Amino acid sequence: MSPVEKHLPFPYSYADWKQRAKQAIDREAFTYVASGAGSEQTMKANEEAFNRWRLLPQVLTDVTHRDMSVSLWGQAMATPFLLAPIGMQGIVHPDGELASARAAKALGVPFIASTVSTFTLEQIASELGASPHWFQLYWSNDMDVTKSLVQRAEAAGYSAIVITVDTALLGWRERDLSTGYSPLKLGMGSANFFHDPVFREKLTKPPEVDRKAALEHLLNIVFHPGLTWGDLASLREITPLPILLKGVLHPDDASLALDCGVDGLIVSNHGGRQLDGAVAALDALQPVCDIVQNRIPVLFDSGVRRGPDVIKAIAMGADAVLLGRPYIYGLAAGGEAGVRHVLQHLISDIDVSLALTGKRTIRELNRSVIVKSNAHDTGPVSQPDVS
Ligand SMILES: Cc1cc2nc3c(=O)[nH]c(=O)nc-3n(C[C@H](O)[C@H](O)[C@H](O)COP(=O)(O)O)c2cc1C
Ligand SMILES: O=C(O)C(=O)c1ccccc1
Repeated sequence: MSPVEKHLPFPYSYADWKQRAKQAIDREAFTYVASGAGSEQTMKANEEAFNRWRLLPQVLTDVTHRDMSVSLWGQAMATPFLLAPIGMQGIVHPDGELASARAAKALGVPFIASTVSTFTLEQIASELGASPHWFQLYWSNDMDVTKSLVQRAEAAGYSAIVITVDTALLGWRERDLSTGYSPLKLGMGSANFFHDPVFREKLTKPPEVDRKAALEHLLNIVFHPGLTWGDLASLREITPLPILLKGVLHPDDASLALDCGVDGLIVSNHGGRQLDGAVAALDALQPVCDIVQNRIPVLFDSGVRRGPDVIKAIAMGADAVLLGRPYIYGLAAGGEAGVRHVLQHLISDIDVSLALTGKRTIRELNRSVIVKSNAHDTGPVSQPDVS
């Protein structure tokens, strides 16, 4: 970043934040965040899908007093969006998740900590204090480690467990394969494991003595391609916390999830980073909501960039959404202050968009405020490609 850019005010548009992030950090780290799987069709489709739907506002409804709060299982949330679990944030800023968590707390935005965070879940929780926070679990193929992570999360005050189910294996990310950059292999996501007493017991030497062997063990256990619906019951026995599944797209999976008694779903394709060619997440949302019929909360992520995107996803049936890459670009460009600006802008944009849709509360949003646009009317998503 040039000295001049350093003193520029923070930007507003997603494209400008992305550009600022690109200038601020190493090329490999930026590429890791920005890239998707394969041809990146699905990643692009996520944003394009929002452009195929338009809001149909109503006027003269008195929107003087507005409220964007939502409530999930009786847990109140100040905003209709949470910060998505994003691992290894230390690759874009030295303060990583601690900076994001401080910004989230300052604005009352719930934070979802990743299993593969740069700082431990306890360190992140202590930044958050009483501000709402959930823990995202990569269900390890070592059940003792999985159990230990969940128990630690509960002890640290996390109020829900998000099991990510779209990562049986890591996606085929061609741009990362080309640069050869793998922050997981470098140990950027090892804090929760290296700190874990159960994980440590299974090593012949502690990570401080033999880091290479500890990392190798981590890579062997972090994913669990053998996981099935039948395994979910065993987690239910471990924790009384609400359990959400993140990465559900198929309506049949929504039915299976209901049968298994999960407490919430997150419709997501992992920001197009897992299965290239998968449907745009937004196109999967309504079919899932139609199956769920409000029996459990349905959340949504992948492609949320602006206030109207939040309004559209909620109008389609989501109870709340998760914000992903936008806040990471804020973190890369400006640390805690960068994230705070991104969140503040999104909050203001949601507020304005809600009012201009003719609604006062998130609860009033429904399918009557969205229409599918004509195909010829869509055009490209207006974002310069800075990747
Ligand atoms: C750099 C990066 C790291 C991620 N790490 C995780 C993770 O550790 N756990 C997880 O469940 N999802 C992870 N995700 C996926 C996000 O939670 C979310 O689904 C995705 O960012 C949504 O897409 P969007 O950012 O394009 O809106 C990651 C995404 C990115 C960009
Ligand atoms: O980068 C990701 O998308 C991600 O979710 C992840 C999770 C674990 C290890 C490496 C990457």
